[in-house]
Amino acid sequence: MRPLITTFCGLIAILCVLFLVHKLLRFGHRDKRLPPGPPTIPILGNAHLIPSHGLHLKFKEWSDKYGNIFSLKIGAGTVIVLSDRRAVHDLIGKRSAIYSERPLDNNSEVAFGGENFAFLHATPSWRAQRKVASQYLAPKSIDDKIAPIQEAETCQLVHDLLETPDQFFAHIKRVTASIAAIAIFGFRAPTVDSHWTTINPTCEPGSYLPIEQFPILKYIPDRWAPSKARAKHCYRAVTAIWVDARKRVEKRRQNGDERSSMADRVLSGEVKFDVPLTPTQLSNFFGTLHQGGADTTSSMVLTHVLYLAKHPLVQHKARLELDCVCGTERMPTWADFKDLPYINCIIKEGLRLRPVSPVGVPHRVSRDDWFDGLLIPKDATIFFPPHALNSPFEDPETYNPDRFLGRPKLAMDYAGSPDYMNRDHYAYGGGRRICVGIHLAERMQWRIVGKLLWAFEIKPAVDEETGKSVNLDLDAYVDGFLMQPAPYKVRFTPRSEKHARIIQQDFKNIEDFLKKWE
Ligand code: HEM
Repeated sequence: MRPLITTFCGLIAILCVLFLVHKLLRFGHRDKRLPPGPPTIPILGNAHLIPSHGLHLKFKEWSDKYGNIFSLKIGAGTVIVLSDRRAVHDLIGKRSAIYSERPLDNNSEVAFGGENFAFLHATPSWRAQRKVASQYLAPKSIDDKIAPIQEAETCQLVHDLLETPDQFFAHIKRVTASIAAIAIFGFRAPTVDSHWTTINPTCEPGSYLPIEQFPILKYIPDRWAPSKARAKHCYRAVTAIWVDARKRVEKRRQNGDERSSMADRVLSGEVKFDVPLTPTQLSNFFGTLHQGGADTTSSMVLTHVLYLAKHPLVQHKARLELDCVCGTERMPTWADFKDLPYINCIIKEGLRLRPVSPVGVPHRVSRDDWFDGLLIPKDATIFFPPHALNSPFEDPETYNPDRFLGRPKLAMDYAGSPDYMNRDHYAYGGGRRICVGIHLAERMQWRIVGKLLWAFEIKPAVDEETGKSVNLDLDAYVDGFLMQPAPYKVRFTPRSEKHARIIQQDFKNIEDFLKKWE
C-alpha cells in the first residue's frame, strides 16, 4: 500500500510542477485575441525589447511591421499602441468614458501622492479639478484676464533678447514660467534667476520596479528597492515647494493685496471644487498647472526658434505677412491672429514634427473593449503617439509649415472635429484628458513666435574661430520626461533701428503694468 501512496504523491507533485512551469511559460504570453505585436518570451513578454531612449521611433518601427494597432506584453500587463487616426477618434474620442484613466503605476502614485491631477485616475476629484482648471483656462477667460499679461510679458521677452541675446534659452524659460505663475499664483518672474522662474521642481521618479506588470516584485523589501524611497522623497520635495507657493499667495492676500489669479479666486471662495480639496491637495493642484504650463511651452518655443533659424525662407514668408499687417510701426498682437495665418502654420508644424512628448501621455481603458475584432483588455495601457499619427502628411519628416496653409484654426478646433484625417497634430493628447492648458499654450506660442519674427532675423550663431555659421543639428534633442532641443546657438539680430526703437518703447510702456505682479 505504502509504495502506491508514494507514487500517487509523486504524481501530484509532478503535475503541480508541470502546472507551475506551464503558468510561468504563459506569463508574458500574448492572448490570440489581442492586436498583433513582436514575439514574446516567457515571463518578460516584450519587456526586454523596450529601448531606454527613442521609444517613439521604436513604436513607429513596430507599427510599420505589425500594423497600425499593435500590442506589447510587459509581464502580466498589456500595452496597446494606436497609430491609426480612426482608432484614436473612436476609442480615445468617442469612447472616452472608458479610455480616460491613467495607467496603473504604484510608483507614480507614491511619487505624486495621488495629488497630481495630470496623473490621477478618472475619479470624482480629478473631474472636479479638471472642471475648475478648464473654466479658468477657457478661451474667453484667458482673453479677458490673461491676455494683457501675455502681451506684456512677450514684450519683455523681445526686450531681453535685444539686451542679452546670448541668454535666449533662459529668457524663453523665464517668460513661460512667468506667464504661468501670474495666471496661477498672481506673481511674476521678472528675471531669469527670480523665484518664480526657478521654482519648477525637476524631481522625476527615475527607474523603478514595475510591480503592476511583475507582481512578485512587491515582495522585495523596501531597503533593497531605493526607488520606493526616491518616490516618497519626490512627493515630499515637490509638495513642499507648492505648499510654500500657496502660502505666499495667502500671505499677500492677508496683507490686503488681492489679485485675479486662479489661486486668488479659489482662496477667496469665488471658485469652488465639486469635491473639496485639502490644503495640500490644493497646493499640488496649483503646482500641477504651473508645471504643465511652463516647461512644456518653453520647450516648444525653443523648437520653433531652432527650426526657424535653420529655415530662413520660412521666416521670410512669415515676415511678408507681418510687414503687410503691422509694418514697422508696431509688434503683432493676438488681435492680428486672423490676418497672420502663417504664424499659426509655424506653431502647428513645430508641434507636429517635434511634440514635447513624442509617445504622448498614456491613458488606460477601464473595461474590456473591442475594436475591429481586436480585444482591448481592461486595464491595458493605451498609447497614441503623435509621432506615429503623421502618416496622412506628405513627406512627414520634413519641416514644412506650408502644409497647414488652408487650416487656419487653432489645435482644439481640429482635435474636436469628426474629420480626423484633417486633424493638424496630436501634440496635446486627446479625449477627456486633452491638455487642459491647450488654449493658453496656443496663445503663448503664437504671441512669442509672432513678436520674435517681427523683431529679429534669427540666424545660426557665428563660430568665433572659423568666422562661419555654426551647424544647427535638428536631431539633437534631450530625451527626458519632456523632449526639448539640446543647447544650441543662434543670433537674434534686430531687423532695423526702427524695430529696435519700437521694442524699447513698448517695454517702457509695459514696465509699470508688469511691476504690479511682483
Ligand atoms: C505647448 C505646450 C503644451 C503641450 C505640448 C502640452 C501637452 C500635453 C499633453 C500631451 C497632455 C496629456 C494629454 C492626454 O493625456 O491625452 C497634457 C495634459 C495636461 N496639460 Fe498640457 N501641454 C502644454 C501646455 C500646458 C499648459 C499651458 C498647461 C496649464 C497652464 C498645461 C496643463 C496640463 C494639465 C494639467 C494636463 C493634465 C490634464 C488631465 O490629465 O486631465 N499644459 N498636456
